[in-house]
Amino acid sequence: MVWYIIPKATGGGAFKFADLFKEKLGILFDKEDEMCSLVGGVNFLLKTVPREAFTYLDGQKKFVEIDHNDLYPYLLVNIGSGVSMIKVDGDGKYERISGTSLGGGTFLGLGKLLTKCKSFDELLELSHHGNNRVIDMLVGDIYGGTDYSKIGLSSTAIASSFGKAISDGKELEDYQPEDVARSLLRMISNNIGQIAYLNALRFGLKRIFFGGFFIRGLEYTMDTISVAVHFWSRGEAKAMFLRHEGFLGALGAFTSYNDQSHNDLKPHHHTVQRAILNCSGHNFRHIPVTSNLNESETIECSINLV
Ligand SMILES: Nc1ncnc2c1ncn2[C@@H]1O[C@H](COP(=O)(O)OP(=O)(O)O)[C@@H](O)[C@H]1O
Ligand SMILES: CC(C)(COP(=O)(O)O)[C@@H](O)C(=O)NCCC(=O)O
Repeated sequence: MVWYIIPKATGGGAFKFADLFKEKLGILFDKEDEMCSLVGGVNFLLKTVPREAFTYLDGQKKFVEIDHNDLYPYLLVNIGSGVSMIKVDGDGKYERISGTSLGGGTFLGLGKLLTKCKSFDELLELSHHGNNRVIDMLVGDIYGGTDYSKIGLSSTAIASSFGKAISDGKELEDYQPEDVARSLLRMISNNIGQIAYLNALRFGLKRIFFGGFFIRGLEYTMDTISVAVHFWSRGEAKAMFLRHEGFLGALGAFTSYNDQSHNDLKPHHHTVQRAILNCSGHNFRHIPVTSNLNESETIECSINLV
């Protein structure tokens, strides 16, 4: 028996590694567009998985009821290496309206250079133990310890990320890597939250969903993004996060099989004849799919969405 597996592949790696896979393994990818897959993944999750979206503020996670009849339009902010901001108007209806190159790759790249740590997890661990006020310049540092209440800035607001390094008279080695990691995480998350809200405002979008592997359900990251959205919207808008935020593209590629409507899909036991890969420009992540062969010569896949 000969088995032909055509993996669905999305992300830059689907293009970057296509020839390598063909040459070394004889495997051809079924390439799916990255933005289309991201949107497909989020729509699938929001329509199919209960308690998928939640807000996170002041250490409180609150699940959001999604009204399927009032889901669109929304803003999807996908934080991978870079950041894409996509206005979603329906199934397959979307427009990439903005983005920023200051994303997860910036956090990891700068973090590695500045702290000498080797991995994302190490950098995060460091950031948990740091204090950003050691290196960030606060409004109070500029205004002699007081708020600048006339323009709505408290003394503890960050006036300038990493600003204290200007005149501290310190070298990089004099700072604790924990504090540097913390400032970096705060700077990137805050900036993304701000740009996201400004784009939501630009298009009159009330809902903003944040996804991408950068978030990883991390409380500090989500809290910073939420505070940024809250601050800039003067409490009018709320950032929302997704429980399966790191697998949006792969899920979208999966739901695109045979142009199946998301409504026909259930999160358990899909019989498909292919496999799924989520390919970024530099790594592969397999969506948690278990598979086994059955008598009709198909691969039975069961997505474990927990
Ligand atoms: N274990 C990890 N290894 C590497 N990066 C990670 C890890 N966990 C989270 N990240 C973050 O995720 C980002 C990549 O997100 P991802 O959604 O996979 O985007 P891309 O498709 O560009 O690879 C990294 O830049 C990093 O900030
Ligand atoms: C090129 C990308 C779509 C690739 O997606 P990623 O692998 O970063 O998830 C993304 O990195 C991006 O949107 N970067 C550019 C940001 C901008 O300046 O608009």
